[in-house]
Amino acid sequence: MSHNAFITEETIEGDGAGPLAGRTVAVKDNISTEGVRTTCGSAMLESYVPPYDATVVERLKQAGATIVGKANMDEFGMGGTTETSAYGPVENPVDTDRVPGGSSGGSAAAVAAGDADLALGSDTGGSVRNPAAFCGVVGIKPTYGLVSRYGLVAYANSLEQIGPIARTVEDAAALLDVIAGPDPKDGTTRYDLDDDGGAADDRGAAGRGSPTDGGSATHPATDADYAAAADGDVEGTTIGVVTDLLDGADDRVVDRFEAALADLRSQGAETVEVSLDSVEHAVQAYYVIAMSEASSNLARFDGVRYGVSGGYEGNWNESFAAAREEGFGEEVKRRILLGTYALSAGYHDKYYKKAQDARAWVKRDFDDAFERADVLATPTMPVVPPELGESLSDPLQLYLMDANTVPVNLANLPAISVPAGEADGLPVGLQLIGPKFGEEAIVRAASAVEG
Ligand SMILES: NC(=O)C[C@H](N)C(=O)O
Repeated sequence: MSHNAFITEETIEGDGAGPLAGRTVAVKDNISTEGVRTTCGSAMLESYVPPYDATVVERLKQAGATIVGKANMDEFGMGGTTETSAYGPVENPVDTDRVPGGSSGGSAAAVAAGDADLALGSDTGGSVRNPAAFCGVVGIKPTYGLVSRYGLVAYANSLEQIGPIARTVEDAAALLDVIAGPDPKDGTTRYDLDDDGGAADDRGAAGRGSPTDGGSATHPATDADYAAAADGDVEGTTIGVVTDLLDGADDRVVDRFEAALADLRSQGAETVEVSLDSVEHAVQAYYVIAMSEASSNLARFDGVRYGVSGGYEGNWNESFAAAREEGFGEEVKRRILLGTYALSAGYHDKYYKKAQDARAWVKRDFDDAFERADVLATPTMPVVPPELGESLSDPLQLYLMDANTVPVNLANLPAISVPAGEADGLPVGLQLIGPKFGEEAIVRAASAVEG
């Protein structure tokens, strides 16, 4: 094991037979594993051992996979380079002087280095796709509600999904086949959600892959076969090129992106230009919403219910403050403070409500774009992987790196990052975005990029 990709290297054996028998999986350290330490990359949870498995972990075990360790990550998922981990930064296996991306940097690095066949990450604003792009592997952010989050330590619930990372599109899709499907323990998976967030009435039969009875018969994963969709057939597919997200990107990245599109056209796809006016507000809206949700979620780490103890001197406020001062890193503290501010009386309308309005606009823009295209394309990241240590001093610069990935989370859509060659020896990722529950379409198009 190398590159500091793992926080804990304990092996968890699966049930033997099954679609993932003989395959090794790295699991991001914010996904609960019964009896195996789950730190979220934080000193706060250094000795936390969950008493239960996340549903995705149960499904991995049932599918016969062997979990080879808990993967390093930005603390609580907050970062894009895996340098905010309390357990030290991860090196990019392609160039060990560079970051692997984040926040699921350990997951992507483990797969890129061959330390695991497959990995699970979580993607709140790009955390699966960003490290997949930077490490030259494949990552999928599923549609909100496709995959159970039971046992995922929450950062920003309205945005995040657990997603697969692998060296090929077919492998990533096969892992999605195993983890997707309704889960009675996660209400957000038990539906065909209508646009207002209401649940469908039909909650009868057990869904495919569900470890327990229950779940919606109409859940989109029930009839899907994501691995079979990796057939490379893009003939007749209309790909919308999101022109707004090319301005400001590194020229070398844009070159690789355009070469990948030309290749797709040569295979029978058509490309059209689409413009999403709202995306220039997406990073701001994402960070207001993500930090607001984080400030509420992370309130539970107070040294009493969870986390390092703040001692028993003074009143309970002082004790909580001492625990949080000691247990959280700088980036996490920054986000709790900003999120609390954005939600506070007098500022709520100015920041949080405005961000929600921008989010609704982003959703509408995507709806319009999918009237004209089957899938949308952008570079996954506007830049090549920075050098280790280069980005930490400037959080705003780091947030701007998420420009192409966060709109997808704001709109709760699926997207995949697939390798699209290299710029000066560094991996470049192509992002393909699908309509809600359009995972098969993006898997199909991405498999054509692999050639
Ligand atoms: N968690 C993520 O998806 C990464 C994003 N850069 C964030 O810090 O929120």
